[in-house]
Amino acid sequence: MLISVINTSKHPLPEYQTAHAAGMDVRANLDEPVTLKPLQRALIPTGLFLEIPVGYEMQVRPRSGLAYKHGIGLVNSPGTIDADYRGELKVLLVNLSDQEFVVQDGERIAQLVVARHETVAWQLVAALSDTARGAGGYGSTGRQ
Ligand SMILES: O=c1ccn([C@H]2C[C@H](O)[C@@H](COP(=O)(O)OP(=O)(O)OP(=O)(O)O)O2)c(=O)[nH]1
Ligand SMILES: [Mg+2]
Repeated sequence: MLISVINTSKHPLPEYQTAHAAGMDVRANLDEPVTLKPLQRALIPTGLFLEIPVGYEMQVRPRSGLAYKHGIGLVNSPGTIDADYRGELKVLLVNLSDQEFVVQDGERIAQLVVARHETVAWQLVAALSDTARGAGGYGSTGRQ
């Protein structure tokens, strides 16, 4: 699909790293590096402004390598970019490790996945259909 984008960053547009990747890696666009102390969070700019087609959303997801090696995640994982949003795409990083982490300009900090979504209209009812699960949840089927 085609997505209109304005790139005010110094960096290339988000890219798929392999032929059938679901996510495009997105880069930080920074004047200077950002240091995240343990448990600190920061809204990292990308310099990108998008126009996602109506009926689609963009999810901002963590990169597993940064998560595993450095404890870097997204506070709001997955972030949701709405089709009607015209502001700058930003990435809400959090440092869940016990070491400082420095985000460098141009670093691939997260990945973007585009997905279709439905738009719901509520139908108010007095009762719902019966199922075997019923209200069971939160481990109701056991661990193994
Ligand atoms: O990781 C994110 C999450 C959101 N956004 C932008 C796009 C999105 O369309 C808008 C609003 O996001 P969301 O609905 O998650 O935030 P909110 O706290 O509900 O704010 P609002 O009241 O503006 O909807 O912020 C980002 O740039 N990055
Ligand atoms: Mg919102």
